[in-house]
Amino acid sequence: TCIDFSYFTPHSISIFLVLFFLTPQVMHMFKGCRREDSAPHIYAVAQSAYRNLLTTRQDQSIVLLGKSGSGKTTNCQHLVQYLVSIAGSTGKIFSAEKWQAVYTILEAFGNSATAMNTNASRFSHIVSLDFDQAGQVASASIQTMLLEKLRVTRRPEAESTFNVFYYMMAGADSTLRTELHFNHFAENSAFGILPQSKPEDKQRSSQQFTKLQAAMKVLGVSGEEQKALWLILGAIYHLGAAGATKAGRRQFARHEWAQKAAYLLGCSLEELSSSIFKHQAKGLQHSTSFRGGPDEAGQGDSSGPKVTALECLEAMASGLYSELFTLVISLINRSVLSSQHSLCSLLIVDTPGFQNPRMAQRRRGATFEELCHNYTQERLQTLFHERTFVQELERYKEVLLLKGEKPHLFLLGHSHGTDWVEYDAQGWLNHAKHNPAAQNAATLLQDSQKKNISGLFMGRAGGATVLSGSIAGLEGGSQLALRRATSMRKTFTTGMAAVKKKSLCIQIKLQVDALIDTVRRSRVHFVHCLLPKAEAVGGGGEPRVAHGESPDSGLMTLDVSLLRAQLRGSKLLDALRIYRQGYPDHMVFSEFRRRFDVLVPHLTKKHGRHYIVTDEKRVSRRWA
Ligand SMILES: Nc1ncnc2c1ncn2[C@@H]1O[C@H](COP(=O)(O)OP(=O)(O)OP(=O)(O)O)[C@@H](O)[C@H]1O
Repeated sequence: TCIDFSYFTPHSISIFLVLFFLTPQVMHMFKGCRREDSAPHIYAVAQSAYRNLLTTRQDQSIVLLGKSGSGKTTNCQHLVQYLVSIAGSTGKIFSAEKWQAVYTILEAFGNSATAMNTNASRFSHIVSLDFDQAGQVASASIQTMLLEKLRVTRRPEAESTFNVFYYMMAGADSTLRTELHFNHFAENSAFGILPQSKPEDKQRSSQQFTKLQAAMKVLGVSGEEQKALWLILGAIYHLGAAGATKAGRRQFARHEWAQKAAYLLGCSLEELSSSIFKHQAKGLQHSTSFRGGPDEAGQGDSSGPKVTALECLEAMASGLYSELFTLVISLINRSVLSSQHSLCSLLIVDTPGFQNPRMAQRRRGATFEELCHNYTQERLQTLFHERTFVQELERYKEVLLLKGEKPHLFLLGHSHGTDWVEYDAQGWLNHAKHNPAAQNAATLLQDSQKKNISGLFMGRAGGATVLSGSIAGLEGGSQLALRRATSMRKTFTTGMAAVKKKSLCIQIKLQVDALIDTVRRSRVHFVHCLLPKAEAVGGGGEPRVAHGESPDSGLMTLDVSLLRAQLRGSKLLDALRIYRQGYPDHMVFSEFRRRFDVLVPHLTKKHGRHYIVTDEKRVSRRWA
């Protein structure tokens, strides 16, 4: 259930508050805030953004904000489905089935079970719908960023890796199983990637694998291309089973599993081993040139802390996954992009929700990845405030940072100090370590002896390498998509960015800058999703991959203080007050004229629609 506040907005922002279940308590909080005759719904945001796009011909964006599990991705899907169905598409290229397939694929490769959401998005993305002169969807594209690629190898206790691994382990048919050497699984995995044990989970994952394969077919991903994806995923699994030595020479702990990984990737065991553990491999010449002298073979960057064998292995696995994810996004874009001319775009922005382990009753410090997602949410929140309370900006620039009680712990006051998160900074220095194994992943895939793997990755070498693995989906063909991509590329390649691109922290900062930059140049509509109650999902046991469970609405109890805290943190009530005291709406003269000149047909007839006047204000007054 939703409440539409757009009637109270001035010019550029519609705030939309989405509540899972509207109860008398919540209604009481908003008494007098909504018009009785409006039927609130997420579609109203889509409609308002679409109407604005048609009347002003200006890019629009809808940004979804909220805690993890509050319903952002679900609403994103509703928005896209609704827009595509009301606007129609040039030549009917976009069916609801096609978009369903896109989301099935994104969910498989980009989601996993966390403490707060059994199917949480672990990447940020922007869906761009590009509209033509007639207001129909002419083309579309997806850009993804901030993929939590390290999750492939490491994650908090009782959380899972990306869904697709479980889907594939449970759902591969006997031919694929044999091809992937999945007939028996290893007892241990350095990455903790193990098959699910509960039969009901296995069955659900197996069904999801069938659904995923069908979705790929809908988007025109060929059988050979699909096989390449399974081979790479299989190889990552086997790398985990192979493990790495804890001391002595850096190498695999169990060579028989490493051999399987090499076979699936289409390279020799020696090639794989040296890409992972020895850092003088091809493709790194430019990075080694920053150092004073020749690098010692196999010892990595002598200037930084020594990289362990396990860290090398992890970097290769997450590098491979990142390349794979980029490829998946390109395959999706291949199916939704068209060369049709488009006039303006509507962007829908979905990022992983704000998360605090304490809220899910976890007694651990928040991770670096959680900080990255919370940082993105904060930046988007700041954009909301900037657009809403320009004159109060200075107040929001304060950084709320406190030292924790124990070493390595520190507290950050998110949402204007209403939500304090305690971070555990232990091991974070590793993120600044130079670990070339990740970059070697691309070279390894390009050099694969397996034609279907090398063929897919070869074409992508060259121009986009700066962005490879950080932002996927920039190879857009439509003019607008290209314009945006160019601006993003500029953000990434200018100044210090190009030099420092190896640092994970700088990469995160730049990716969020690029995300904000893209949204900032359009008219933004914000969607605030609220979590109705905080409770741990998954129960701390084995991670569940189930999703789509909706709580029994009859028994649902709301955590009113949690709701209030979220409202306070997002400053929604302040936003409402400011809208109610100011003007409800405004428009510039040129827009006013464009919209209403139909009412003075004799003038339009005399001068034509494109008649240029020097003083729009005088003309409008004459009409009045
Ligand atoms: N309006 C709703 N009513 C009931 N359940 C809902 C509603 N919207 C979403 N859900 C359910 O809540 C769960 C979380 O939703 P979703 O994954 O969309 O959240 P999210 O905000 O995108 O989370 P994250 O930030 O972790 O990716 C899903 O199981 C979804 O089916």
